Amino acid sequence: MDQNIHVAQFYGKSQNFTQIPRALYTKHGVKRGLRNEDHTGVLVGLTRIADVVGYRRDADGHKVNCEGTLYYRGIDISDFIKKDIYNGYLYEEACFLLLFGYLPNKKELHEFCKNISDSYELPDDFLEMNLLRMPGRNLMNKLQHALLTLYNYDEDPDNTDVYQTLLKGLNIMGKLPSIACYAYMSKVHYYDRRSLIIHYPRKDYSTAENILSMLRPDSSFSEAEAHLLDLLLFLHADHGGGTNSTFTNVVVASTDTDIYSTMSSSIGALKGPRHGGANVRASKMMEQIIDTVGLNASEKQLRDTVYRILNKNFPGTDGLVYGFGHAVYTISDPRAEIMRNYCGEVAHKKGLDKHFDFYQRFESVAKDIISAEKGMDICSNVDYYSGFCYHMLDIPRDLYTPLFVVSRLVGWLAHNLENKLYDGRIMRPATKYVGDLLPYICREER
Ligand SMILES: CC(=O)SCCNC(=O)CCNC(=O)[C@H](O)C(C)(C)COP(=O)(O)OP(=O)(O)OC[C@H]1O[C@@H](n2cnc3c(N)ncnc32)[C@H](O)[C@@H]1OP(=O)(O)O
Ligand SMILES: O=C([O-])CC(=O)C(=O)O
Repeated sequence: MDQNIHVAQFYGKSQNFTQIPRALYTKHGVKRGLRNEDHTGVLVGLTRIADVVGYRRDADGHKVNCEGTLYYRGIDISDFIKKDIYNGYLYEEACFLLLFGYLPNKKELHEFCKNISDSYELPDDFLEMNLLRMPGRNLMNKLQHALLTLYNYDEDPDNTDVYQTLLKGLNIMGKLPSIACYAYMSKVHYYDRRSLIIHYPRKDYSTAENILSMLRPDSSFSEAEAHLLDLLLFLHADHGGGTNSTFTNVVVASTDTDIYSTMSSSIGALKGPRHGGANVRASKMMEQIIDTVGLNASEKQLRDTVYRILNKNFPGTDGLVYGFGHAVYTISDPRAEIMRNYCGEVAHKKGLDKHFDFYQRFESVAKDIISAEKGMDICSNVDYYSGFCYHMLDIPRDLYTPLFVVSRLVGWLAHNLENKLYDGRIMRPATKYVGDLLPYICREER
């Protein structure tokens, strides 16, 4: 007999006692998902770190959808993307800006990068004890585990002073890329019986260069590849204080717990397929679609596929078209726009023109259909093209969301510090009790 049969019965019966009718949320003015009626987010904080713009307000206060813009400390991210002046270390430059609020001069950027690269090295035995001896099936969970373990290597781990948090955060930033790459190597060595490859990080390499060098068997990569990965890390670095994993960070940090617990909570949030985990779902979905309809699919086939996904009638899908939709962006997500613009050139070099073309055609059809079906503007988001870019860089799917962590850790840190400095209260909203008040009945009388 199924050992959970009784739990199933209790669960079935419980619905009579636990149900909360949807109308009560409206009655009590509860903002489900911390969202207003017009889908905009409830204001939960102030920030000077990043601004995510997907709509404006007209003179009457009505929401007017617009092309998306993302600002890091007031600077439009697309202003950073000038191919002719690319000098590497774009991601590190953004990290400096997000953390300290101003653009570094050359010397400051150099010192900052040195500070991070001085932390590349993992503590003695960390690799052997925590990654090679304990491979994990899911790298996001493994990252959480590794971060929580780093606590034990810190002599003063519970010190939550703002400056100490900054130093601890920079130390974690330096170590995370190798932890992610080694966790992957350990996983495929143990579970897939592949050869174990461990390359040490090089201090003269940027974060992007090191990731490519640690992942490639011969450590080699081209400048164009490093540039693309640097750009991807840059684009994922922050997204304001409202995004789920950053809000999680701020909520957890507001209890004054240690930074290792805080960052690990954010990783748990980012893993979810409606958030950062969407990059894996989108990539699998696109693979399945291409396998089913082929790269030369007609527009009708693409349309039918989108409807099948929405109707939960397409293998491996659950009604959501992953890589589409956003809580703030409406007409476009600027990161998806930038990625699309960069993809073409690299796709051409890699012989993936037809795949890129398919992604663009599917994007256009999906965007139109979902928007029409849901009666609102729905665009592709950052997770739509990122998997395609990682694929072009031969980065395995297992690492797509972990690389989001590597990049976003700086955003989590910046918001964590900002809230410690300027808000500082424990986050403690309220819920309204809508059940009955009942007497306690002795067991013998039930
Ligand atoms: C890094 C990031 O986190 S970017 C987001 C990554 N996530 C994804 O790509 C997953 C797919 N997308 C989604 O699940 C959503 O669009 C989210 C979670 C990103 C945003 O959610 P919300 O802002 O709550 O969406 P919202 O409530 O405004 O959506 C309105 C309607 O459109 C639907 N919808 C939104 N996006 C999609 C989608 N991609 N596919 C199908 N339906 C969608 C919602 O289910 C909802 O339908 P309903 O009214 O029938 O219940
Ligand atoms: O802002 C959001 O809700 C999700 C997102 O795009 C991000 O975190 O990058």
